[in-house]
Amino acid sequence: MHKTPSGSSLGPGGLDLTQTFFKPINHAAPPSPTKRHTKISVIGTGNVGMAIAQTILTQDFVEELALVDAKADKLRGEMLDLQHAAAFLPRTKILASVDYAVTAGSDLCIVTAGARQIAGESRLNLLQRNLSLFKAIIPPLVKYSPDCILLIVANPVDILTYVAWKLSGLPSNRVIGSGTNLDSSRFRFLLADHLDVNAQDVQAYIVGEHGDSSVALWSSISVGGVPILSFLEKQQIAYEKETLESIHKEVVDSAYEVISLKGYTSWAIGYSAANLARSIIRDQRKIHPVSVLAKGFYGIDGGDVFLSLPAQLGRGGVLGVTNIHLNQEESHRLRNSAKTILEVQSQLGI
Ligand SMILES: NC(=O)C1=CN([C@@H]2O[C@H](COP(=O)(O)OP(=O)(O)OC[C@H]3O[C@@H](n4cnc5c(N)ncnc54)[C@H](O)[C@@H]3O)[C@@H](O)[C@H]2O)C=CC1
Ligand SMILES: CC(=O)C(=O)O
Repeated sequence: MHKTPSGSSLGPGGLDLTQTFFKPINHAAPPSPTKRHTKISVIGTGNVGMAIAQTILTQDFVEELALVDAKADKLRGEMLDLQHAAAFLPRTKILASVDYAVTAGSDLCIVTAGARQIAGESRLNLLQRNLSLFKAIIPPLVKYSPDCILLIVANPVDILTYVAWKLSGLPSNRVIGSGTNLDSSRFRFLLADHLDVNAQDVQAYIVGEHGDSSVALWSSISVGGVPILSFLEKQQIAYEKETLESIHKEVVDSAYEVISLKGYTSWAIGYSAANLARSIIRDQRKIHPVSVLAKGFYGIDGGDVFLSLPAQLGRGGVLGVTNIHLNQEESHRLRNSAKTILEVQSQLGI
């Protein structure tokens, strides 16, 4: 079967099957103008981009998904493979092209294109390689979708979110890095495992750099509404600081371990970024630890730095940053994390 230029379907003998199998309602009212058509573009269809794309498709919150990559054949193969799952998924139009025109009118552009770490390599090491890619990626994205929100995933995510902000000229509330949304999920998983509870009942944040200088906010962890550390202290139950440190170290080492075992990380970041996309597109006003312009919050000064803080996300992008009480040590570590990022950032010259 092939399609006529008008889009109606033809059988092998040239019969117009549209009229046979489907009888349109005459004088049907047009769709409600209040129902918005939503579009997400994913740039980079490697391990991470495809994990994000496929998770978004299963969650039914977008009408159109556009994919862009520099490798035309791989890109078309990925598009077809996803399109072939149409019978099992909510209806979503899937497009792909090496030309950024395919992204036109996106509400959200998720940027995953870029080099990834090899075993043992730090995220910060990727900066120079991914900086030059961003110079080619961000301007056309904003040209075709001037009202979009940018969600940066490529590493080092905090500095590349700053780079994307600078290159895009967008207001800072519309440029977000996936940041420690993933680290916080790893943290919640490990705590839940330790306490034998459901990770969704654990409220716990990792903030700061998505990387080696991240900060665990122990003083504000709660499980099922119970603030854990103050509960232990009130009950005079002893806990070792080293145990806490070792759980945070396990979070920091998580990506290194997965990369050394399978070469890359993909599923968890797929769920993490799709979760952020859903909060934004559906205007959920949920709080996520994501990379935002942090200057002026929690005593962070000294320059324009993006790092993760618990931020409320909605259709307008970042709606605000919550004011969690940090103890002295947590505040100190957060400001040090900002310094680490700023030191690397200062070598960029943009
Ligand atoms: N923020 C986070 O939590 C996480 C970030 N990452 C980062 O995501 C990035 C991607 O990782 P993977 O998907 O595993 O890498 P990958 O190598 O599988 O995919 C990268 C893709 O980018 C494409 N690409 C390269 N240059 C391009 C350009 N100029 N325009 C369009 N596409 C281009 C490549 O063709 C490739 O398909 C890395 O920087 C990695 O470190 C990975 C996991 C978690
Ligand atoms: C690679 C990476 O940034 C992660 O999995 O956390």
